[in-house]
Amino acid sequence: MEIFNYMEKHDYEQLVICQDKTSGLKAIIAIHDTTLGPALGGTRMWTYASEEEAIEDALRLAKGMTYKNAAAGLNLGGGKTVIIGDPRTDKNDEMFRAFGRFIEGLNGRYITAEDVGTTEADMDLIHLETDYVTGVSAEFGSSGNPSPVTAFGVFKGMQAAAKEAFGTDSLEGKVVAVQGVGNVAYTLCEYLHEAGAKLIVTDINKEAVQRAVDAFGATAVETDEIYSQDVDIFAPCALGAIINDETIPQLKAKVIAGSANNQLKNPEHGDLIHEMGIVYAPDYVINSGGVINVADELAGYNSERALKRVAGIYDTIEKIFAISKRDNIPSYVAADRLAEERIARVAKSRSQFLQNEKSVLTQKK
Ligand SMILES: NC(=O)C1=CN([C@@H]2O[C@H](COP(=O)(O)OP(=O)(O)OC[C@H]3O[C@@H](n4cnc5c(N)ncnc54)[C@H](O)[C@@H]3O)[C@@H](O)[C@H]2O)C=CC1
Ligand SMILES: CC(C)CC(=O)C(=O)O
Repeated sequence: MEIFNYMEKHDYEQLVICQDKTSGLKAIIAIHDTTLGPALGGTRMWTYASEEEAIEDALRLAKGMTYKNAAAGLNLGGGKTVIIGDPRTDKNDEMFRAFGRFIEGLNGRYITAEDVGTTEADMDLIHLETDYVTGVSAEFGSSGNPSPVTAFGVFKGMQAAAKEAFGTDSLEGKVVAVQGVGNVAYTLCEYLHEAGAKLIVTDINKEAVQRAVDAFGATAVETDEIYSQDVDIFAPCALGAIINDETIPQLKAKVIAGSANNQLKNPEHGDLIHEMGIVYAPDYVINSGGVINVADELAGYNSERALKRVAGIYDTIEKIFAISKRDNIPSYVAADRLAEERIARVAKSRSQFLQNEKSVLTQKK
């Protein structure tokens, strides 16, 4: 990858490569756009096949955060970190402390939280070195692990998508295929089970599958069988790029609504599912519950206020479908338009010179 070409093409601000030999930390912090405020986005720990793949993932995820935070109405820009390594075997306390110091060195341009492969305990270690971290334990006045709130937001967004596709937002009797039953999806399955939906699940982790089978009477299928299930709704809740040339012809679902980031391999895949009449709840909108929740910490966490805002994902998804129909564009384009128009409006309204700028980190809600 030609890094500067790629950064210029997608208008990235900054890429920070962090290395600490003692702890084995190899982290990449990508900051996409800070027009709206400091970049907020989680830290993913994953076993990447190559350094290039890790950099590409950090960059793609950071851009997604710019759009997510903008569409959610947050005064925050977009960034993300990936740490190269196996979260089950390669973690140690010093790694996260060293990482915390790299974040501190950015002086508030980037704020982190959990993502795939990182936990509340990891955030607590980062918090020993910097205040620019959210999703730390409740004892620090924080909101804790964002996954359950992300799941609540996905559930609300799925209801809105069901209304668009089936004329009712009731999920009773609907069959939902859930790909990946990790932190977010397990709680999502709880909501769906309670709402009377039938679940088909898959995961590369057999224990995670068994847990969902035992708790919700879910039907388990192999990982490559999940796309072709005869279901009403497909909920991708594992990793990205799963809506692609190979999977689209297999899909029978009328709705795609799940937590995974970067679900469309390429924009053309969003066009294709639109042409097929599949109702797609744009990933970064439906999965914005976690970031809305942790962002609330920046003004002193209030769970009631945060959850009310997360429930608003239903309305945002409805609004996106309305723009999609009005302008005859796929829903992912409608979501991008919503985010880009907000960033442009805020940039214009904040363009005049000020001697001492007020920081979003010191603003009260
Ligand atoms: N945790 C959060 O609050 C948020 C998470 N997300 C996104 O939601 C997705 C899930 O996040 P978490 O639940 O936190 O992660 P997680 O790591 O707890 O769960 C992901 C699950 O997917 C499984 N998986 C991985 N590859 C798979 C494959 N090829 N087929 C089937 N299963 C596979 C894993 O074994 C794991 O159980 C990720 O894309 C994440 O970026 C987005 C917004 C917020
Ligand atoms: C705080 C996290 C849940 C934010 C993030 O990284 C995401 O939404 O993907």
